[in-house]
Amino acid sequence: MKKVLTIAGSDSCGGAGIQADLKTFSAHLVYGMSIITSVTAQNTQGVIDAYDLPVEVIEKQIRAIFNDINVDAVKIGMLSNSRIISTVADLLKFYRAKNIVLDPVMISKSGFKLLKDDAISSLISNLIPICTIITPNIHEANLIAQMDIKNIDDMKKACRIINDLGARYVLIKGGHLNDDAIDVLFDGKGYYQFKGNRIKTKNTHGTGCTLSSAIAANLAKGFDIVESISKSKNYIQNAIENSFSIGLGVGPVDHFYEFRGVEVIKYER
Ligand SMILES: Nc1ncnc2c1ncn2[C@@H]1O[C@H](COP(=O)(O)OP(=O)(O)O)[C@@H](O)[C@H]1O
Ligand SMILES: Cc1ncc(COP(=O)(O)O)c(N)n1
Repeated sequence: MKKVLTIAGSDSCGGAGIQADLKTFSAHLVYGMSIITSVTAQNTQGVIDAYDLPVEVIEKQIRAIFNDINVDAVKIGMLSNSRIISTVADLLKFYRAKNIVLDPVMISKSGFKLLKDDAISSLISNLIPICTIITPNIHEANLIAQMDIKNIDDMKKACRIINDLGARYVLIKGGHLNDDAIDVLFDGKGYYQFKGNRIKTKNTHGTGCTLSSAIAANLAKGFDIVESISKSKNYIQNAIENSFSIGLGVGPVDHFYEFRGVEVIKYER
């Protein structure tokens, strides 16, 4: 059984963060583990507040896992401040963690800052050089590459800039542009486009968390980067197509669409 670790924030309503990551790992039939960095109080209407765990507690969780278990892939989500970022980066380096998928979470869909403004430079200098792949959305790519991305050509330019900052592979997600949901990968040499049909729904809570966790799960299973993204893009496309409402605001995607519709064994008496 492949073992995949998420280092991220808890989302009380279960659509994003640690909860989305663990659901995604389960749906990919890998064994999921979690390091909680922050506890958010949030629902489908927004994030009410976020409480960061002390770095000592985060460090103890990471040491507990790596001192005992051989981790096949790591997904990094919400790390809210520069002390947490440097602690996580130092420990992942120390334990020579492999297959690191960095989702540089900055602002929730509802507009709450999940990363302090002054921590962006720490994310760039500490985490980007050690990750296997970084998966920013348009807004995050704009801040990291200092651009104003409007189209696919701009996405390509930003990919190259972020690759120069030290990320081996860069996947910029096009979920926040208009038209099709096209994600662009730069592998240091060339570009790949992963095209999804834009689905008209408000229920996209946790799409970025889910995509990055799926990529980590697929890398752990031994697929190469292009195959891992391609499978994960299919997964998120179906998950969004089957998304649903659970409250008044932005609902979650369906992690387990593949498991539904399976005939229950009938019996006769
Ligand atoms: N309405 C949509 N229809 C189809 N795919 C979407 C839609 N919104 C986002 N996606 C896809 O979901 C994934 C997550 O992207 P995005 O929503 O941009 O990330 P984030 O949650 O980090 O803001 C990407 O593969 C993106 O293309
Ligand atoms: C703990 C946590 N991590 C990540 C997100 C981003 O997800 P979204 O962009 O869908 O709000 C979130 N809302 N909460």
